[in-house]
Amino acid sequence: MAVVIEGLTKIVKKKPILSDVSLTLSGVYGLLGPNGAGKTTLMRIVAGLLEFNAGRVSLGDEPISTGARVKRVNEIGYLPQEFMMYPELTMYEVLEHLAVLQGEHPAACRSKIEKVIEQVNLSSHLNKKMRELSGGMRRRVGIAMLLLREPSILLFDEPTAGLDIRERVRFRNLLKRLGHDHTIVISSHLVEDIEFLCTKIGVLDRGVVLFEGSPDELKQKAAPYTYELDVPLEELDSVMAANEVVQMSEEPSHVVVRVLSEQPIGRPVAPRLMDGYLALLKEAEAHG
Ligand SMILES: Nc1ncnc2c1ncn2[C@@H]1O[C@H](COP(=O)(O)OP(=O)(O)OP(=O)(O)O)[C@@H](O)[C@H]1O
Repeated sequence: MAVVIEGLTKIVKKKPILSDVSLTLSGVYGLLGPNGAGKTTLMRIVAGLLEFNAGRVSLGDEPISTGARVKRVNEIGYLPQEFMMYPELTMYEVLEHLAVLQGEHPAACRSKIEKVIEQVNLSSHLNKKMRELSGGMRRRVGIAMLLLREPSILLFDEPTAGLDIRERVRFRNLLKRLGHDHTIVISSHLVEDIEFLCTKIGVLDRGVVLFEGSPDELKQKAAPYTYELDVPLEELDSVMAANEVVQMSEEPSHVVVRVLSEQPIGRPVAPRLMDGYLALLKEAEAHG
C-alpha cells in the first residue's frame, strides 16, 4: 500500500519546516536529504506523531486526517533514530510486555514473539537484557516490536547510522527482506544505503521536494557533468580547490579524482547515484 502525501506544509515557530510537499511513498522508498532537510519531520507526520498545518496524507485511496490517527498508528510502524527501552528486561520480556499491552494473552503470545524474533535474526539472544545488546541488535528488537503489530508500512529514520560495517550489512539485508512484503520508507543521508535498498527515491532540501523518481533517473541528473581526472599527488590541492570533487581513489602514481563540472574536463564517466544526488543539491543551491 502506498502513502500519498499532497501539499503537506508544517510550520514551527513561524518557520516552514516542510513546504507544499507532495510525494508517493511506495515499494522500498528512500528519502534522501542533507541535515535539516525535514526528513524526520515528514516521517513523524506520516506515523501520526506530529500535527501539520496544511495538506493531506492518505493510505492507499483513503485520506487520513490527524483526527483519524489510530488507524494510521496500527498500519504504520515507525522506528526512530535511537531508542532504549526497559534496559533491565530481557528481549523476550520486552516483547511479551508489548504484546500484552496490545491485548494478547501472555500464554498465547510466545509463538508470535518467537516468529518476529526469528524474522530479525535474534533467536539466539532471546534472554539477553536490553542493555547488553549492541546498537544494531537494539534496532532489530525495535523492528521486532513493530512487526508484532503486523503493520503494512514500515518507516525507518536513519536506520544504519552509527552501526559498524557488519551490523550495517546485516541490517540492510534485513530491510531488503522486509521489503518483499511491506512498503518501506528509509530516511538517510547515506546514498550507499539508499542505492542498495531502494526502488524509488525522494529528495528533500530545506523542506522542499527537489526530486522524486527512480535511482536511474536520479543518476541521470549528473550525466552531463561527471568526469574523472588522473591527478599527480603534487597537483591534488589545486584540482580540489578548482573543482567540485565527489570522490577520490589512490593509484600508485596518481590519484583518480571524480568531479562534477559544467565544462568538459578529463574523461566523461557514467554517473553513480551519489553524483546525481550531489548534482541535484548543487543545482538547487545555484537557484537559491
Ligand atoms: N520542534 C521544532 N522546533 C524548532 N525547529 C524544529 C523542530 N523540529 C524540527 N525543527 C527544524 O526543522 C528542520 C528539519 O528538521 P528534521 O529533523 O526534520 O530534518 P532531518 O532532515 O531529519 O535532519 P537530520 O538528517 O539532521 O536528522 C531543522 O532545521 C530543525 O532544526
